Amino acid sequence: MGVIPFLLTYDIIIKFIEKSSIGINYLLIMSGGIILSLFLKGYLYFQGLNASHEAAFDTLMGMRIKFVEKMRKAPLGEINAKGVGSYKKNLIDDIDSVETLLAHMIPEGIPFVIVPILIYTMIFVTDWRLGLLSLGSIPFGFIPMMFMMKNGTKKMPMYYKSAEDMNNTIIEYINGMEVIKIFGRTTDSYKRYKDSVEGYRDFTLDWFRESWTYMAMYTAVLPCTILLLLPVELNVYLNGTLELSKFIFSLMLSMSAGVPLTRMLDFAPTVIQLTYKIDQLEKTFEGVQLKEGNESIAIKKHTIEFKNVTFAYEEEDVIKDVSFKLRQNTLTAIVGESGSGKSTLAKLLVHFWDIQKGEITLDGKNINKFSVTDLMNEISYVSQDNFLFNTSIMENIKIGNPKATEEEIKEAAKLAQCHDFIVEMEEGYNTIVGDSGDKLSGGQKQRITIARAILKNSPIIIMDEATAFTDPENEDKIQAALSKLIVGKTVLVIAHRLSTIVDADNIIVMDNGELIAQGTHKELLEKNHKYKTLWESHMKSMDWGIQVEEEEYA
Ligand SMILES: Nc1ncnc2c1ncn2[C@@H]1O[C@H](COP(=O)(O)OP(=O)(O)OP(=O)(O)O)[C@@H](O)[C@H]1O
Repeated sequence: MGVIPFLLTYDIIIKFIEKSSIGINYLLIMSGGIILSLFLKGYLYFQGLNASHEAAFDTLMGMRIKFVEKMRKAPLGEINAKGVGSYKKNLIDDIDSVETLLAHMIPEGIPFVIVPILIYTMIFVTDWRLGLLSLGSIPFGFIPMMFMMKNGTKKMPMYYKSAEDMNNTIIEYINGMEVIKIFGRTTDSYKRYKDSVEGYRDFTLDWFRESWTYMAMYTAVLPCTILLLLPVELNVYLNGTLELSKFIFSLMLSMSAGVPLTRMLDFAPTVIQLTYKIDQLEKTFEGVQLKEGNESIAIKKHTIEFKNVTFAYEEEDVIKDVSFKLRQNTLTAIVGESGSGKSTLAKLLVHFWDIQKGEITLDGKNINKFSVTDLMNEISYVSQDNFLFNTSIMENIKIGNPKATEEEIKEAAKLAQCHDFIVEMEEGYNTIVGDSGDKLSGGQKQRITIARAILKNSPIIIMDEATAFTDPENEDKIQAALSKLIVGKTVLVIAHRLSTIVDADNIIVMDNGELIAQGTHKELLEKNHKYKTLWESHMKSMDWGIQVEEEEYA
């Protein structure tokens, strides 16, 4: 459509030159034709853009959904290792840039490829010598372009890495603001932040500086399609071997090719960039996935067994050939020094990672056979740092059971000892908890996560016992909430305070990733030195706590 005005104008000029009789009707039709073709060009462009944007945004939505689904199936370690900044870049920036490809490059880029091809074909058909001459500027434009693309392909991974590092540093800086202020580390943390931002700026500017020379060369040379054509053509015309009509026709066509040709090449760097980004996105899509089944398996008995389980986050094994059983409706506790592997055992049971050796079974079936969703329907995991979303308290508790009624939610909150403080708040259950729940105290947050677990009412409970909120009032309330949660369930407690698990049906003692003993509190006190030492030091710390309290009140 873009070439038609040129063709019609050419026809008018030729008629003038040939002094053919030109009627007003002819001029009106031609002018109408030019206006109509310009209008149609705009209309079709608009329609094309509209359709391509609809398709593009549907695709972006699909990619974002697929990305998060893949993330949900990835081992937690993979996600943590990549960093939030990197995911933000993938999920927001990279996927957004695919919009440029789909919504702009395809509808805008295709005419920029087709129009020059069409134009040059017409010039060749008119006179092959003119066709060759009109291509004269292309090699001069393509050579700097090739250099720029070669350099771009080399620099792209470094640019990508630099942007990812910067994103991660910015997010870490913002997340760590509290610690930075408390410890007065504003200068060094800011320096790290500034270095990464400056590093990104310097890298990008250096790259652009290198590219600008090439860009200036090809954008200046390429549109000069008449560079060789005009002088030679003029000469041929003056020699009388070229008709005037062909002279004007080829000149007009050649001039109309300049703009689409330059625009076509303008897309070339974007194509490299996008190819790289799509490649990276595909790699993330294909990243390590947890082994999981996809059929629903009926679970009759909530008995769990760790059979010779060995696991390493990285190189070194942190769980070494561990075997134990959690019988249905019993309470099993895991104790051990810090770093002995207690939390890791809990995380393996909820299938945050795949194990390297051995197997973990639920009702006699390897947990790999269940989908993560089915497995998590059976388990409530109350960890020390359960996350609260920046929404109302009601919504945060409801995560435990999206079908629960308001009454059921309040009932769970009462059992979790949080109803009273919630109703005292101005907005009650509609109070927005802030980013990660930061408008609530640590103890309040924890009780809300217990309410969530009570509402979920799953047959297996894993509790990573809190150590952080141990002021007596909170501790009593949390213990009361927990005792309501575990009634009639298969329970695994990661115990930091041994006094809370003396009645456990089975206590597992971990030491440096190994299970060194198991039994009841009484049995272990008699037969296991490590447990005895842990118990004694716990008792001492309790005495010390009481002593401090007494001194405070003396
Ligand atoms: N995400 C991780 N990546 C790499 N190593 C980890 C990771 N999480 C834990 N570890 C290592 O695994 C080992 C066991 O850690 P784990 O958190 O299971 O111990 P724990 O007994 O629960 O400790 P604590 O009582 O202090 O919570 C430790 O050496 C720890 O450094």
